Amino acid sequence: NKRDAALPPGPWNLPLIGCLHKLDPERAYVNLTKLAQKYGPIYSIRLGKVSTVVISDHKLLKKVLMKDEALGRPSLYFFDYICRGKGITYSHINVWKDQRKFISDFLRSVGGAKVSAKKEALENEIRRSVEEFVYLVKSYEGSGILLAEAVTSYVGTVTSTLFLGKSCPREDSAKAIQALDEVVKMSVVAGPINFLPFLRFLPMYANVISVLQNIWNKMHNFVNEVIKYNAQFSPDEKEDSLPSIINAFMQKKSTRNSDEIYNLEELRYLILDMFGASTETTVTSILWTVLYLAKYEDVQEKVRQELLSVLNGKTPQMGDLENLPYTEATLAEVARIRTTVAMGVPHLALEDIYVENFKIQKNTMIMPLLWAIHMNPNVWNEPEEFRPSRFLNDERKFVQPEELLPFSVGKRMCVGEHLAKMLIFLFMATILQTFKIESCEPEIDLSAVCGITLLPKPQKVVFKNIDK
Ligand code: HEM
Repeated sequence: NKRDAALPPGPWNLPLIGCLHKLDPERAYVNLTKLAQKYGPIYSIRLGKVSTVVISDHKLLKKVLMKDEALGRPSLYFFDYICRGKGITYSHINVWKDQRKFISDFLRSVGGAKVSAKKEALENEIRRSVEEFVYLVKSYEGSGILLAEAVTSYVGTVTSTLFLGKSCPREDSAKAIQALDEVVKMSVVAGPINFLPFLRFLPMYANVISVLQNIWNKMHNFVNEVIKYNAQFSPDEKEDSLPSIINAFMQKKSTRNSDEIYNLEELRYLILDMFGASTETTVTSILWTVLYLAKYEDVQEKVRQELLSVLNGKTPQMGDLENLPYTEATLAEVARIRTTVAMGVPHLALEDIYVENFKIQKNTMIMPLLWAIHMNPNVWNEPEEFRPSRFLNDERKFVQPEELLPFSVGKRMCVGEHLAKMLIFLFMATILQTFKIESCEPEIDLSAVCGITLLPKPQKVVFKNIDK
């Protein structure tokens, strides 16, 4: 009943800053979860000038994010500055519709979606990159390796092949990944500007913005060169080669005349977006998986035994996952206990939204607090405990509960879910059949720092060959 609907409850807001003083930037996801315990699964809070509704119940979140009125992205200074409403991740709704369709079709064509024609091409590409990782790890002969660098190189090789093209030299794509990493780090420093844009005039923030501008211009110039170079070639039709995103876009462009969506500037933003959205998130998820298995040796051993007995020396394929329930449960448990995108990606109410007895007013930012959903003690028994068996039923089969939402939910949920799962599973399944993962330090550190993703502290691990 629209007339009886009330605004969600919430804490008092101070003038100007609202409730920003209640949030520690590195632990905002925990602070917001505490507030949910006090104000309930849907509450209102003002962050600087941004009116926000925080949702921490999976059913409510589904109801809201399934609605077309919740498909917007809020205007936040930093993201507006980087994305300009173009591309896919942070684009305006009119651009988003076309780009989402284009990217979904593209991922299907390369074998990066659940239902894809050409599965082998991408699996082969990923396998080649895992083999490079194995080769690198072997060269360390059992001494400690800085995990983040090595995993970034593995994921980056695949994402740059997909989104920059096969011909992009390795050193160039490595530089691009490094630059993106800088942008992600800066986005954390620049965080408060999102809510109090006038801060950009303070020297500390002005400096961040100018460094950012410099890096971002270089990234755009680089992608421009990549597009020019790739556009010379016609689509490669060989069975085992990956279709190129640039060719696919050009083809689409040629079917439409004078288009504000299929132009080269849009393509540039789209490529940077895909490259950015896919690399950091997947790397972070793999880092957590490796660290949790290094810490919980018994779980690691159980996963290894399952892999060895089911695969029997065969190279893992995505289709094997359904016969590996304990492995799948372990990957799901890591995705729950260390929610990579802890505060989700914010949505915007494009119209008034009515859900249960609440009204979310037009132009309110909607924050999907995925961390709180994954840590809800009413849903998960002892949520702080790392326990893969919670995803197994009485027949020891994997069950995917509806409360597990690491990729969010609704029409704007992660478009790369399947690709991410491929990158994580094919990597872990190969590594665990060859190596035992051990900590270099006396104790693995599982504490998290929150930026755009929930990051582990940098640390070294050892990969010991199990045959020796
Ligand atoms: C484990 C790794 C990943 C995690 C945890 C993750 C998580 C997420 C989440 C939570 C969102 C926000 C959805 C929303 O707005 O409600 C998102 C959006 C997105 N992700 Fe991922 N993601 C991952 C990997 C990837 C990969 C590999 C790709 C590339 C193929 C990708 C591409 C995107 C894009 C383009 C969006 C924006 C979708 C849109 O606005 O329509 N992600 N992701």
